[in-house]
Amino acid sequence: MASVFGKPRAGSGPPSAPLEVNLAILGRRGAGKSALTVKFLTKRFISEYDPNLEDTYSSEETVDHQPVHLRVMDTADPDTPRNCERYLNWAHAFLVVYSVDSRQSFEGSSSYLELLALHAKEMQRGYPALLLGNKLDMAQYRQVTKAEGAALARRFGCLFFEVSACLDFAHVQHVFHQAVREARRELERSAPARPLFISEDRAPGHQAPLTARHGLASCTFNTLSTVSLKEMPAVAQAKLVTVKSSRAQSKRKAPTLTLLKGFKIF
Ligand SMILES: Nc1nc2c(ncn2[C@@H]2O[C@H](COP(=O)(O)OP(=O)(O)OP(=O)(O)O)[C@@H](O)[C@H]2O)c(=O)[nH]1
Repeated sequence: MASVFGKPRAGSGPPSAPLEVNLAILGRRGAGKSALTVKFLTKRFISEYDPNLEDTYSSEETVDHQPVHLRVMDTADPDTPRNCERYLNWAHAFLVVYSVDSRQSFEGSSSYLELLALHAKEMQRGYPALLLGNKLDMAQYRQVTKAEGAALARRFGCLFFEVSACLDFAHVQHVFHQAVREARRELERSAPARPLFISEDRAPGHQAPLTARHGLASCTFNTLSTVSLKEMPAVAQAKLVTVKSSRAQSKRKAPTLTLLKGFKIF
């Protein structure tokens, strides 16, 4: 299903380079954003985490036989969307996550979808978004029916999946790859057409905006100027690393393999 969020900004490189896709994971605290991110990147489920850290990870993926350089921002808003520009101005697509056993997180996901729709309207373009009902393994404690999730997704014209970070990896991978496909579709759709010739009598001041000429989306300079380089998320490599100080190590003397946001893997 196509997204109503419309055109994303451009982000693809030259034809031979891998497609570059930025994906932001949004949702209320505890919905499982980090668990899904880690599951996708490592095939593992983790249960310990630092809820206050926000990181962006990169991963080389192959989607439909095409190489993709995927960056995933695992956001950590407090209770409601805050300083949203950091992901609104960065991502090509969004995964909005709620937990099927939490009505509150479902309501939170609705706020995020509204935020994306508002932003799309304001910027006169849009973004693919996928709605994810996580913790499907906890279905016996459901507070949100599948029909409610599907209805919310329909309202905003986005794809909908129920998933679990602690069950099948293939399904989680499918969802992330689907987000890449949605982003790619929008990138292809919004790719600026190359002019066949340039009219000689065009007045010098009548060039297309710089952003459009460089294949970027039609952000206003006002918006662009508010995004300083310092605010751009640093990219961490999605690989196992040993962390020198962590909650895990304070509890355990043995070296602990720690992944990403302070997650530990034994
Ligand atoms: N049973 C079950 N538990 C999950 C699942 N996904 C996450 N959890 C647990 O839910 C809790 C919250 O998961 P996180 O991934 O940290 O949630 P988050 O959305 O990143 O939360 P913040 O970091 O606070 O923003 C953790 O205890 C996870 O182990 C799932 O699919 N099934």
